[in-house]
Amino acid sequence: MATLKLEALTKEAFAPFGEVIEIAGSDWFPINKGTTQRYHKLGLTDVVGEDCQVAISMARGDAFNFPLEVTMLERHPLGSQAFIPCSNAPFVVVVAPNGADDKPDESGLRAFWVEGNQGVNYFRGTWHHPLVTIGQVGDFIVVDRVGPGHNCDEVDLKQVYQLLGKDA
Ligand SMILES: NC(=O)N[C@@H](O)C(=O)O
Ligand code: NI
Repeated sequence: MATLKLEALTKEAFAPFGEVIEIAGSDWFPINKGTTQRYHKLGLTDVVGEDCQVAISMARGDAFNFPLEVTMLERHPLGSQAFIPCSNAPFVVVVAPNGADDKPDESGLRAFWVEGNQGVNYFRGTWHHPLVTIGQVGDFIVVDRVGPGHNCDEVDLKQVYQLLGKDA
């Protein structure tokens, strides 16, 4: 069984897979007569296909604990997908580039520890693991595509990958 090391989530490290939605380190400008800081366009939605829309939903993720096993990834070919914590729960993100066989390139698997004040916006078609909230039930705002068409490819990985802990 292979082990994946958890990386800290940064805009730069996550850039091939999506955008990081966070206030820390992000540019802002004042609005509302200076009473509000607007952190503008931290991510962009990307949806394709007939009759589709971008929807704002919420998700309540079960509490998971280490060690974790990663056995599959999914992707949404028709739309981006954002998870933004609204109960300060940390979570784990696992992503992979697409391979020549149009499946996850497991040699490029990356795992990230995501703080409860960070969100992610997966680019359309990015291979990622479903939501894994750590240590507590977590509520998230989800921004993704709704509409007709097949928008979730799931693939079992060639082997099981273990996540041992935040600093393991
Ligand atoms: N299906 C859904 O809303 N969530 C998954 O796509 C996921 O990435 O957790
Ligand atoms: Ni998803």
